[in-house]
Amino acid sequence: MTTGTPEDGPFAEERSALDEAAAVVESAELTAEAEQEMAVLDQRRRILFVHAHPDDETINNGVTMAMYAAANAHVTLLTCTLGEEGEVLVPELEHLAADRDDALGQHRVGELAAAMEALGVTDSRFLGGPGRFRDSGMMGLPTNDRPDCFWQADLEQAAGLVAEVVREARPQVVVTYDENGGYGHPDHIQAHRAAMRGVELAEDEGFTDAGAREPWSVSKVYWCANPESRMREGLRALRAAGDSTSFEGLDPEGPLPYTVPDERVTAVIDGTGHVAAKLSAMRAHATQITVDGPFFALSNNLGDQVWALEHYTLVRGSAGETDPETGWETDLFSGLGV
Ligand SMILES: CC(=O)N[C@H]1[C@@H](O[C@@H]2[C@H](O)[C@H](O)[C@@H](O)[C@H](O)[C@H]2O)O[C@H](CO)[C@@H](O)[C@@H]1O
Ligand SMILES: [Zn+2]
Repeated sequence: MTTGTPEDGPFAEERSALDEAAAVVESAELTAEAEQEMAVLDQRRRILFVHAHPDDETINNGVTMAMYAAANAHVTLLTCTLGEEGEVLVPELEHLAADRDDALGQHRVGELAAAMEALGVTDSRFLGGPGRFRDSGMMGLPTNDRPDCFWQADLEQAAGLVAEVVREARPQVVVTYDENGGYGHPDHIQAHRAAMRGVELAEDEGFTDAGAREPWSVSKVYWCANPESRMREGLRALRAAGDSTSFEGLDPEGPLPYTVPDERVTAVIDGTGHVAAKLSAMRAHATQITVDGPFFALSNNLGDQVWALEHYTLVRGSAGETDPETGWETDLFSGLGV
């Protein structure tokens, strides 16, 4: 007795073959569509920033992130800790501190989300997931010895987690700190190490990540760089304007921490037009940054001069087009053809 279903009717075999052929064609069309989408994605600019705590991204790269996000690049932020050991500049939030409620980390997750909103960045992740690695505290403190802190992390394991993000986000450009972490904070030094090793692992065919993603080779890596001459000029302007409290103890004519010799700078991003976004993102990090002090008041008067320029050192890949006057690149994707 026939069931009336196509399998039993006349030409059943032919119908079945046609159905299979149609499925193959449909699958081929879907593959072609996916390949087309991938081809479009491959042409899109993608940049990854690897930082230690919530607020570092805005302080070091606020206008860079805002500028590229506004230009439709895919901007990914990878933050290695939640900043649990930070100070609390907002009196009514002092109870969050590590030695009280120990709830600052969770609060800073919210601050970071607000800062990303201000910068227009939609892809913000924590290394190994929120809370995987704890803020180690300033160099030399007992918190550096906590087994769960980032400074005590197994570097190869942390780098493997960075490599997973690199393989997934497939950035042409990666930005992190120099070997001193900018100013010697243990989490900054460890973020530098994990980022640099993670870039190596991401392209290593012998490295198998948890998601078995395809290897990805990052074209250019930059370190954040704060040129000494710019810090000195800024300090002179502050002291001349009567601000003796900002950067307390720093002599404009003396040694300047947080800076690199000018000759180490190879690129500058002029984020004029995105300064308001950077200051708004700074305000979002309210427990860490006070933006109503004399320094910011002065910078508001100096306008873009203070906040619009962010400097970098190219440490992997070749420089593209450079400004004939400075010899610096003015676009981190320069020379990549994207
Ligand atoms: C910009 C940055 O990396 N901030 C870190 C840093 O914060 C400093 C720390 O709280 C110090 O005690 C203060 O005197 C100094 O003013 C702060 O900049 O270290 C914190 C603890 O590891 C960290 O949470 C914060 O993000
Ligand atoms: Zn930091």
